[in-house]
Amino acid sequence: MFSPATINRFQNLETPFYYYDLNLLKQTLEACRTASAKYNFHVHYAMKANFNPKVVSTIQAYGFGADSVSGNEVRAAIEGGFSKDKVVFAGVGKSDKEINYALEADIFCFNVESVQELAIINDLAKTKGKTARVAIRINPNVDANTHHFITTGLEENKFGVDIWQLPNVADALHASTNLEFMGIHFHIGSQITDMEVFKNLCVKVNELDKWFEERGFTIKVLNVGGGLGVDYYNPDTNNIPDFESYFKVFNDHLIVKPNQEVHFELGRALVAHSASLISRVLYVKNGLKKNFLILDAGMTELIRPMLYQAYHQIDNISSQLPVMSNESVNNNGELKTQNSKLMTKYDVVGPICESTDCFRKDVLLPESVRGNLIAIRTAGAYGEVMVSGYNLRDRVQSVYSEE
Ligand SMILES: Cc1ncc(COP(=O)(O)O)c(C=O)c1O
Ligand SMILES: N[C@@H](CCCC[NH3+])C(=O)O
Repeated sequence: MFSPATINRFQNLETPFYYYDLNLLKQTLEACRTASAKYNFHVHYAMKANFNPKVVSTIQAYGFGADSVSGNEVRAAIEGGFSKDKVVFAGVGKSDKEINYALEADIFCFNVESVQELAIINDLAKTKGKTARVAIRINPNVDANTHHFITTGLEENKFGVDIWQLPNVADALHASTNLEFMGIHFHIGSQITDMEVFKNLCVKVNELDKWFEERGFTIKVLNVGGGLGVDYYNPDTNNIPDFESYFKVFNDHLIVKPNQEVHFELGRALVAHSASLISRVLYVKNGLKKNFLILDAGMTELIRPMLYQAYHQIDNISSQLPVMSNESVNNNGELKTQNSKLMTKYDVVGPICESTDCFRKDVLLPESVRGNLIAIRTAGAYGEVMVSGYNLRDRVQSVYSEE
């Protein structure tokens, strides 16, 4: 819900833009910090979810580490204020240039995704006379029970080292002169709402921890990745994820030895609810079969609905403003809103030259007119970072609550 003052502020701004509620972001970060501190768990923020500089600088102030998946994300994390000894670097295709940059930056750990990569990091570290700290990302073949496009921990996925290849990893680690083995890393998928999935992950982590220890390796870090989902259907009533229950699953099911640290890499859960994409209705086009609400934002600004059939709540926020007329008060003395208008079904679409440029079909909204403001909610994760310049679109702007 946006206050009338906020909606009035939007009316004077050029659309589309991402609106960041920094207050909600801070409440979310505080909830996560408190819940994780209870078990002495270490949280890294997954930069890929949103690397907007203001968001990054807000998050780093809470003492979290950073999880990066490119050299540029490593740089953005460090420049954004994260301490380099809390920066980790994952990714199946780290280039030599990126590895060299991260070695120079002396980050905490590389999360290594193949035996081949292990050899390259060792060689590059040797050339520099350095020792690289590494954790092995293992593909545990645990079903995340989420959309198959955002599942990462099954054998059919490209991520991590398959369990059958671990003997090769152990040999490579023994033979490497310039690597320090830190531990094991997992990330099985995103937007996971079934806590049973994390329980299954813990069982696998315990088995693999034992496997390494039996072969003489000391595991200092158990990194269980991210993936905690958010409630896209209730952005007003359920906008802070249940971090307490999430961390409790790991506390209850993970066997943690003394001197071992448990690391997490949360992206979506920390930022998703804190932003909405605000756009304007350009045209209302009534067809024989359909009514189209044509917005000034499209798949170039938020691609999740088109790429993963993802649901985002869509609100006509102009309709939430009080009606300014003699009849603006109802029988109970309450202010009427324009929401009292007739409800109509629309296909909410963008201006891009692609038939898939549709946020959702048959959305029930108050009758809408040109110029109405439309909010696409829960767009703080994998929203602004996935913007594209297709159709030579203007770069979407960012607006903050604290301005
Ligand atoms: C290695 C790794 N860690 C952490 C994350 C963050 O995931 P999420 O935003 O679902 O918490 C991802 C993205 O899926 C990832 O690939
Ligand atoms: N970008 C995806 C999540 C992918 C997470 C990165 N492995 C989304 O919007 O849901």
